[in-house]
Amino acid sequence: MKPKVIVYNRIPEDLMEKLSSFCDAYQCSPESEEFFHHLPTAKGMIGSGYTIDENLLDKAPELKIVSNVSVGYNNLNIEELTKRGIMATNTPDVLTETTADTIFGLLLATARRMPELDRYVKAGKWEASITEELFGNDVHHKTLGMIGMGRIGAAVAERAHFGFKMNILYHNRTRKPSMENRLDASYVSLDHLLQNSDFVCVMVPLTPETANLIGEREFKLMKKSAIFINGSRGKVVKEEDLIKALEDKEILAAGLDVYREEPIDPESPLLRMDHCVTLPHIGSATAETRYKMAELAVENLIQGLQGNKPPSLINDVIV
Ligand SMILES: NC(=O)C1=CN([C@@H]2O[C@H](COP(=O)(O)OP(=O)(O)OC[C@H]3O[C@@H](n4cnc5c(N)ncnc54)[C@H](O)[C@@H]3O)[C@@H](O)[C@H]2O)C=CC1
Ligand SMILES: O=C(O)C(=O)CO
Repeated sequence: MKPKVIVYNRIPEDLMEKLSSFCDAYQCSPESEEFFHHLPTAKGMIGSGYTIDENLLDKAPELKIVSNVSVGYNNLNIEELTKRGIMATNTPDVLTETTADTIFGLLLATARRMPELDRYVKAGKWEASITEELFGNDVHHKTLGMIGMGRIGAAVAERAHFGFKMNILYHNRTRKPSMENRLDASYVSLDHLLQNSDFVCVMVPLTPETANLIGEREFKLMKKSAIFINGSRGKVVKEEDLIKALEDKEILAAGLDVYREEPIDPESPLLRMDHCVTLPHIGSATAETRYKMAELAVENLIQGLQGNKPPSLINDVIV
């Protein structure tokens, strides 16, 4: 008998077919009755974003593997999965370059006020050459402070160094001598980075250590001309403090791809600020990259269900 798998986000048709040749795959949303009907007998789950916690796992006693279609896995309770002998996998690497493109694009758009000026043109306000009050800020030759010099952080820093001749400061759990050599990057304390960067970019995973990492104290340490970019997870930043820092002009502007609650509350003050560029969590959202993520997630799931080590296993569990 083929193992039962719950597919709780849409995956491309051909990958669904591949999955179906190994498993009995049921596409159903976590809000549906069908999802909870299949949960007690499911051996595998594949999807993204949905919280897999103790409560859900209690309803899935047969589960062997959870295949997350994202690199970030803060939605998974890894400790609980490991305790129960359930494999957890994610999709690193295949989205690194695309996400770095998005985050560097967000940085440029924020510095050069592109969304605001796009609205200005479309509103028919462009009647003469724009003047000082609408000027942006240079990016080239400025200092980028990267918090989290992992795969994506490094790819953003590469764009900054090679493409824009930026000076790179970074703060990370461990030093990265290769980045220091290749990008002439300097490893500094968090406070030094905050005080000396023109652009502060956050690319750490959301963990108990990084939750609320950036708040009032950190915004106050930044330059008044600093541009803050968050491409990691919303909960790394105290959003109320970010709103206050933007309102009080503690920093110049922010570019955000992620929020504490997603989708963001339409009433959020961030949505009324021209000096805050807001994207709908699109770091990896190109057709090619989303396909590669789904492909890797399917491969992880199939390998795990066949008793092999999945290519991107997160926890130390093999069944
Ligand atoms: N906006 C989007 O659409 C996307 C967001 N992401 C987010 O980006 C995160 C990073 O992804 P990758 O670069 O692939 O992960 P990675 O694991 O390669 O890099 C994370 C880096 O953060 C560092 N780090 C962890 N805790 C830290 C701490 N407390 N202080 C300083 N540094 C710390 C690690 O040492 C590592 O170098 C993901 O976990 C995810 O949350 C990832 C992809 C797309
Ligand atoms: O992969 C991730 O962690 C994302 O945020 C979406 O690609």
